[in-house]
Amino acid sequence: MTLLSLSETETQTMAAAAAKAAVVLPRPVTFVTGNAKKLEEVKAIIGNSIPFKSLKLDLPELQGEPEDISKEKARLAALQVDGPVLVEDTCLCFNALKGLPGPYIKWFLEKLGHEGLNNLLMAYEDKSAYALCAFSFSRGPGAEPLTFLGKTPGKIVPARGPTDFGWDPVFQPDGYDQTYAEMAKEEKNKISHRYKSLALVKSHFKEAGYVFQTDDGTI
Ligand SMILES: O=c1nc[nH]c2c1ncn2[C@H]1C[C@H](O)[C@@H](COP(=O)(O)OP(=O)(O)OP(=O)(O)O)O1
Ligand SMILES: [Mg+2]
Repeated sequence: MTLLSLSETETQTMAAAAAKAAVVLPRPVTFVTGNAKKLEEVKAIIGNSIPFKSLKLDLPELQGEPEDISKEKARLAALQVDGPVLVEDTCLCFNALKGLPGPYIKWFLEKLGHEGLNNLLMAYEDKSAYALCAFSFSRGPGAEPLTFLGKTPGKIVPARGPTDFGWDPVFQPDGYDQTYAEMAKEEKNKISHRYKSLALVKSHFKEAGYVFQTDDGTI
């Protein structure tokens, strides 16, 4: 038997190689979001490092902790897509309000606007806040999603800059004189909550060595 004649080191090397063997997934990864601006940033940040396509779908969102909301979105998305998916949930957390609005920022922003978000902090001296992005990756229906958190600290200020992306005009990251909205896109994408979360996603993909079959079955 060939195997018996292998040295211990050789056997260990083979075991390590097997453990590192590429995981073949049945489809390309799909990034599911209903938000075109998110997609724009994700495309710019990921570049060619992870091959993905996108699907515009506004998934229902559970209430609770950001990580759990993100994981549940990934479970639902994997069922809908019937393949590997990436999703993300973004929170804006005010420290004086113990992390609220957090995952509910979408509805607070929609109802109260930028001025209303500032007014929420009127009674507090502490205007500090953080942007939190929770990406989740599921390998497919039934697979437990993995979650990657990225956080950027800053403060809430009266709106400045273009108003084309959510709460960007009222969030000024620490160490900058500009709000997210005033910064050049490339600048925001170097320091943002989304960038930090995606950096972890990218390293996970690198380490896992996933290989995705294309829709016609080739790798
Ligand atoms: O970098 C950002 N800069 C400014 N505003 C942002 C950012 N990222 C998300 N946002 C807004 C969109 C939504 O009002 C809320 C997050 O809610 P969130 O559920 O994660 O986003 P969404 O419903 O628009 O898209 P999705 O279909 O991926 O859930 O904060
Ligand atoms: Mg949403």
